[in-house]
Amino acid sequence: MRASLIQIGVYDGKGGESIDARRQRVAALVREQAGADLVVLPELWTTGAFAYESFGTEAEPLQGPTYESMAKAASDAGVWLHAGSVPERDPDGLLYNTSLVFSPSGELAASYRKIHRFGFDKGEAVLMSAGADVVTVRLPSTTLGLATCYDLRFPELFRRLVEAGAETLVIPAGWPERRRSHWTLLAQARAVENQSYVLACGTAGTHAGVPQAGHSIVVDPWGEVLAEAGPDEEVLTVEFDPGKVGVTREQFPALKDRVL
Ligand SMILES: NC(=O)CCC(=O)C(=O)O
Repeated sequence: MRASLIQIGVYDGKGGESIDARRQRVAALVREQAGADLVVLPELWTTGAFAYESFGTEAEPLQGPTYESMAKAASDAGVWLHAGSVPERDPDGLLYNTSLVFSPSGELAASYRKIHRFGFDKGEAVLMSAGADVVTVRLPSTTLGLATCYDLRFPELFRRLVEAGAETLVIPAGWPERRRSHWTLLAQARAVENQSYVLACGTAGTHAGVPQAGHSIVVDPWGEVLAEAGPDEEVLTVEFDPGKVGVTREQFPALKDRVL
């Protein structure tokens, strides 16, 4: 299976690109990944995950402009596309940090509203509502388990995903450089304890004054890092064998020893 993680640069500053221009640029990058099985984008790449003041102004209905352009890009490229997340405004006016997954024909296969909101009573934690559903997506060769950024710190969500059949944990993020060591450590921990692949795609650049870690990472079910990006905008491409999840779980059946 071939996956491409598109680590988009989201930058502050007057010379920065508009959201519409970024959407077009990202759609072109997705189209360039034709031949991959799965393409992954980061969290809130239209606004930036820390650009709290833009969440309300740039929020979209689920089937808004990002949905439309990513559905088309997925079908043009013929790939499964985890299109990262968008600030979604629901029909009641509530905001959610919502991930979208499209099939190679451009149909919405799943959406996931981030459950754990970041900010400790500020920022996302007060501006966005919390999702409640654990979401998996069946692909021909693996089952994806969906989580977003700060969710990475909550192992109980990942256990629920594995119980629901997940074998490949996909985590779009806007993780800050200041806590990069946690990012790498937690990505490996989630892979080892769940005997699953972890595909974690972050952003590059600096937005809302917060330098981003980049360093998107792919970890195998044994905890080995298969590929890791640098700090700048990059497409990280990796080939992996989805069958390794079953082999690992059979040869070292720790998941069967769960008591709680
Ligand atoms: N966007 C986020 O969820 C940020 C998470 C973060 O900075 C952290 O967990 O540390």
